[in-house]
Amino acid sequence: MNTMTLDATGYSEPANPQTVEKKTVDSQTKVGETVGAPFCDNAKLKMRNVNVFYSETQAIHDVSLDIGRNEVVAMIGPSGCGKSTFLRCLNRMNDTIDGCRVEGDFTLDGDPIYGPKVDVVPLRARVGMVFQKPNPFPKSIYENVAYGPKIHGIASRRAELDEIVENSLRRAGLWNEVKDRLDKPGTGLSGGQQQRLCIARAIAVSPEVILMDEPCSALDPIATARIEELIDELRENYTIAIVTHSMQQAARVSQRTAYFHLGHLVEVNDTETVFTNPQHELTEAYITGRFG
Ligand SMILES: Nc1ncnc2c1ncn2[C@@H]1O[C@H](COP(=O)(O)OP(=O)(O)OP(=O)(O)O)[C@@H](O)[C@H]1O
Repeated sequence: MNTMTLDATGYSEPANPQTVEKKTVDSQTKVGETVGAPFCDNAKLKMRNVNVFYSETQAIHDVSLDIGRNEVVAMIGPSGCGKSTFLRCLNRMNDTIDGCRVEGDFTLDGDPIYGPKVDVVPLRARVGMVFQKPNPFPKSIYENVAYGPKIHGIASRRAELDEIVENSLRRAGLWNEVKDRLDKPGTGLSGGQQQRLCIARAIAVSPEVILMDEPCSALDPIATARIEELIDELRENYTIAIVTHSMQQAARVSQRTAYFHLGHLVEVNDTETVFTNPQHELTEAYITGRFG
């Protein structure tokens, strides 16, 4: 691999800068220049030419990416590179941020995600989200899971709700631990249990896609392992995009990995390639711990 120059990263100059080809982020990641395989045949989500601004500051630069059906895509990169910003575009969570402007084409099974006719409430039922810090409602375990189906009109009768609550908790791997305390507060569970409760809450409205923004960063290694197993199981039924700071986690849970740098999507490839044979110098520098 060529040695590189990484301005604005703090990464050191090559030993002999005169003799090596210098590649900057901008020269490598213009439109269509993401290295690897950003598109796939069985795309569930298609994002094209995405730019995101916070007021005048551009946080995402012309990113195009597909996320396939029954696939886990991990988004990795140094702090501030835009992973969460990009993830939040996918169910319009950035709409709630003053001064945030999103440009580009986003479709979910061909349906536009942005546009005057799109109602974000059903969109967010189709594209659920699990946050970094488990955030159960201050309600019972049962109500945490039943709330979404009720407000989305998925179920109203108690028997239907009971079934959805049980199924969602089972799929989130939490049923056996909570089945005898469904009326107790969700906030009384351990951190790992709370995160599984939040996953059950997301599943309860039958989403097609689950977005996860560092879902394990507040959890201990055992709870993290349980969530990672769960992500693998959920892949059978859902499309998953996960932002993670842990390269080990990305390697364990994802089929494809997207490496972001300074708001650019530098490389997307199958996860094994990214971690064993990265095709871009910036990816290599990051995964070998030379910055990040
Ligand atoms: N609400 C906001 N208002 C203004 N700028 C923001 C806002 N949120 C993020 N940014 C900026 O956008 C850029 C991308 O931030 P983002 O949080 O998406 O990065 P990230 O890769 O997820 O970072 P981290 O790994 O630290 O969570 C950063 O420069 C950040 O400071």
